[in-house]
Amino acid sequence: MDKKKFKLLVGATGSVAALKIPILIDSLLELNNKQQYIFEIYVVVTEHAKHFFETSELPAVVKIYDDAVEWISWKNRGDPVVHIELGKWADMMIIAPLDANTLAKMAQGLCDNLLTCTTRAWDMNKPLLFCPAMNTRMWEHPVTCKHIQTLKEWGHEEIPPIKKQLICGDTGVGAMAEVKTIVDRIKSIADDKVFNTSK
Ligand SMILES: CC(C)(CO)[C@@H](O)C(=O)NCCC(=O)N/C=C\S
Repeated sequence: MDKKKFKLLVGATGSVAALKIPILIDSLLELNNKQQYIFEIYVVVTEHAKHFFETSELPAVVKIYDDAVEWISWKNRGDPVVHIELGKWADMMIIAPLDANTLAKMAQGLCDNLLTCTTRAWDMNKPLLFCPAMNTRMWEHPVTCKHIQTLKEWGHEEIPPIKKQLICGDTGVGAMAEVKTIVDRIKSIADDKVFNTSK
């Protein structure tokens, strides 16, 4: 009997922490050999995220969605609207990393690319996790906690940034949570969804 699929939408935005996306994806796919269900993974990237890793680095089994895909896919009435279809397809979404700009857009309801249109149309009954990552000076700006609070009020779950030496040499809070932390959280949610709904 085919293994049950857990459909995971991974969002990547323009923080330097996006360099961790290939490791995050590989860690998730490794679990597929050890568990009773498998992760089916789609990645939705912002244009800025593409500066920090090569989407070609990702395994072929992972589908990549960027803004161009949206415009190629929709031409006429009746064509699929990608940011709606992605939300219907996914069992859960995680945005890792969530940069300061996309955090702000989400908190204000702005939707000017595939990723923010997907979150703007998100079914709030499905888990949406976010992993903020930004320079400490941005993290400490008073607007950041307001935006984070807004997303939490909607029911989205934060995996908080950690204190680390950042790419620019500063040491402080703002580094994306460790990949293991993120993977463990995704697995616990997926286990709960797969095993509890199948009861
Ligand atoms: C990049 C990585 C994962 C290396 O361990 C870590 O430093 C991090 O998450 N940085 C995100 C903070 C950031 O965007 N700084 C931008 C200017 S300092």
